[in-house]
Amino acid sequence: MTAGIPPREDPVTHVADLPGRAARYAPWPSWADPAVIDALRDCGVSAPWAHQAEAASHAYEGRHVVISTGTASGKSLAYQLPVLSRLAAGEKANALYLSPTKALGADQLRSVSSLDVPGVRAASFDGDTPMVERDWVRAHANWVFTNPDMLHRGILSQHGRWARFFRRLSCVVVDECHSYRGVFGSHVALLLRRLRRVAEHYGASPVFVLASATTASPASFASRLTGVSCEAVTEDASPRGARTVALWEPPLLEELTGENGAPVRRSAGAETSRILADLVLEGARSLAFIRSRRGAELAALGARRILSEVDSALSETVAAYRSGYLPEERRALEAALLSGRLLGVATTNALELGVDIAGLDAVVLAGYPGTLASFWQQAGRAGRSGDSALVVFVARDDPLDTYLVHHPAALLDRPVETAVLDPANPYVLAPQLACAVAELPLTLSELEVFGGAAAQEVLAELAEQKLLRRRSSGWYWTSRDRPHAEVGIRGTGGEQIAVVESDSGRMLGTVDPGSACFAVHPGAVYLHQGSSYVVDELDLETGLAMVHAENPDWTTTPREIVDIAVLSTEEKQDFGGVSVCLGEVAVTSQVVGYLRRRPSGEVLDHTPLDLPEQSLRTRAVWYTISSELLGTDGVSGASRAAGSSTSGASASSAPSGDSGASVGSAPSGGSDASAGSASAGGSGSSADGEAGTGGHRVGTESAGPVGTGEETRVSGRGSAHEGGRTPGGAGLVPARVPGALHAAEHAAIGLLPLFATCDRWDIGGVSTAWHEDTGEATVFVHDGHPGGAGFAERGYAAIVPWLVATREAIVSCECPTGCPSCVQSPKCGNGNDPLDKAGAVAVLGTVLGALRQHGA
Ligand SMILES: Nc1ncnc2c1ncn2[C@@H]1O[C@H](COP(=O)(O)OP(=O)(O)OP(=O)(O)O)[C@@H](O)[C@H]1O
Repeated sequence: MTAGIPPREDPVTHVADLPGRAARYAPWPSWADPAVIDALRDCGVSAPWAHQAEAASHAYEGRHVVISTGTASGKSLAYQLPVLSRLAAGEKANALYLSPTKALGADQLRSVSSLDVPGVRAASFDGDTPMVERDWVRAHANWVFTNPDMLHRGILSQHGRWARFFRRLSCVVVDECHSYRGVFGSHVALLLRRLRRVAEHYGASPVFVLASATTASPASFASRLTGVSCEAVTEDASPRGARTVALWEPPLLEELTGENGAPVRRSAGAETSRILADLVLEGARSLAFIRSRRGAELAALGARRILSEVDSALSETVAAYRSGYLPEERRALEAALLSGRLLGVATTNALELGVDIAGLDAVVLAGYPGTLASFWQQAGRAGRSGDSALVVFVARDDPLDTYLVHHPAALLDRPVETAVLDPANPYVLAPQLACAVAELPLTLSELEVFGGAAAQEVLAELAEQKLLRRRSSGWYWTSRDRPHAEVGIRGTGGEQIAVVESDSGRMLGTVDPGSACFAVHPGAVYLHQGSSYVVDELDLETGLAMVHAENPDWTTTPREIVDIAVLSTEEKQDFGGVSVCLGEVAVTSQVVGYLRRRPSGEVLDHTPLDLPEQSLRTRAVWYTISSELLGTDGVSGASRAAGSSTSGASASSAPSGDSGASVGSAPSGGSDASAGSASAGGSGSSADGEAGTGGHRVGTESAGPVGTGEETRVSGRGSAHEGGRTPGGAGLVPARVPGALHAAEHAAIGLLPLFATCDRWDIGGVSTAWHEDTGEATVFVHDGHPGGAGFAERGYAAIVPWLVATREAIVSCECPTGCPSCVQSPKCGNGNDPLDKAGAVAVLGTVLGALRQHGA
């Protein structure tokens, strides 16, 4: 694959061989119903693998369990066997299956139905279920397949109509539970508590069976998600072929420069097309994962173009795949790949969940998928017993990807992260408690289930708003209206902004109000299901963004001005001139214009916009550095003067979507769907807010091996600024401080997803050479969702490994003065200016020095 690439451009940074493994079987459990065993045998399952039998027995015997094993390790059997066995035996034991996407639910329903076990009446109940069928499902189904959105709006909200089903509810299956993270995860955690409460009301006490990709501490995550204590089954006994993993960094292009003259690498998408074409030429059945829908289409197109030059018939063996495809289309595609009629498929993460494709010859990942769980889930599609398979990870122009290809241990040897969620977030708790009280009066004794004191506080506020009433026996809903319809469980946004196509009047999707100004501002390119639209008008009053179909060869990046104020400091640690804090902040942002860029990064123009200010109350982690440590103490025009005259900060800001990430809550269908959020930039501060896509997670415990802390020298010509140094500390002259902090902040935002199971879209940042609330140079990284989703906490807990990785990511990049692989942000509202790469390394070195010296 590297044939034809000049040695000086060798893109392969690391190669690792992962050994294969033989299957370990267990006998069928004695309780398993013979009809179910026969049906499974007919499908090629001669005996369960050991982990399947173990998990299934936990569930059958009434112990809540999470099975957390690799891709295609047969997790479905762990819940199918106990549920089907009870139903086949004629027990009145209803089951509820929940999946994060409708498509996955449909796949699982088909798989259960195809077993054709007598006594099983399985049916789906989601947004697509026709009204006439809904009554039948409520009256007769004994296994209902649904998703959290429908459970919230269509089942719990009218549980009286489901009394028959709830009375017999004996098992709740939560599939792909690792995807319940951040704000969505926090909602689902409370939703599951509501489900338990309603089931108890009807006298049922169902067992929870959770299936998860491999994650660290699955038992504690599952327990946090469900609110009940769960056993974990993690020893994977399924067979696996040997794999070779290659890490690949596209070379810098000599002929092209990006923003502010920065060097640009060949794009991960173009590189992936080439690799995919090479694999197809070798006859290897291959899957390439691309992060955006458009990227997937383009990668397939690119590979086809390359192949058509060799043999036009070969180009027909490559296709694209993304969400929005019908189940039949998915099945046809799976069959074509398995038969070899298709050799290469470029896909979004829509093929990550719920597809029965395994044993491929090669998998290419264009860019880090956001979490290790997803990385291994995608990589796990490769590996045939007998033959060795190939996994190629192609780095995108991004600090996290750069870090990973230069620190293979962080990718290959690290325990998979735990998903982060925070069911105590008041912005999530309030609407969820309102729904809970509307479903059934809430008694004092039930308070603990919803977070105890935190819940009590929220209930008092709801009572003040006259939404509910407190009586001696508990809390009662007072309104005749149900709150459910108003509560979107994929964000914290309140009334969503509808994105509507002007010509047809068709609603394409919705966007969180907090992110509307930068996701669907006038002129913005909006992507939906692989099609591209341009926004004509955004009306925040009526909640409408009007768009028309257009496929321009540029993307848009909003510019924002952002201010951040500290509302409360909850944690603070001092490390001699450096403080690290965690607390609540108010972020005020205003989109003031947008840039149009070509895919190469070239900026076409800047258009000003007049949009209202948005405010976001959320949680942040921040560190401050004294002027003494920065080296600006006593230097004339010290840091206080280095920023702008308004809030004494540096200049730059802002979030926006990169070309691929569609912002806005997506229908519950697509697994490459996204959910919106708010974010920030900075009035006179450097700020980078980024809005939510449906992303991913970590934990300090799993962060150990990352960032060795060994000193690495700034490579390339990082000493370009040497003239601007003063002796002592970071040794920066005041003029360099804003750019140094801004660059350090960009890279820190890029690296937090390694520790906090978030996407960089879920967080924002602000840096300033002097902040009025801290009185010092400060770098803030904040959650992008109201009330926070636990990401700032993770950053605070992992401050040392996080900043070590941040520094190493910058140092690992060979560019001279900063590029998208290290300190430039694609979403910077201030055009990535000022940025001081060498200054950032000096600042981070100084901060880490202080942290270590004072025992962090
Ligand atoms: N004990 C077994 N012996 C042989 N094949 C099995 C066994 N258990 C499951 N399979 C097969 O393995 C494949 C993957 O199973 P399944 O989809 O349940 O895995 P999974 O772990 O849920 O996958 P994913 O990682 O995609 O969520 C299916 O084709 C299934 O029939």
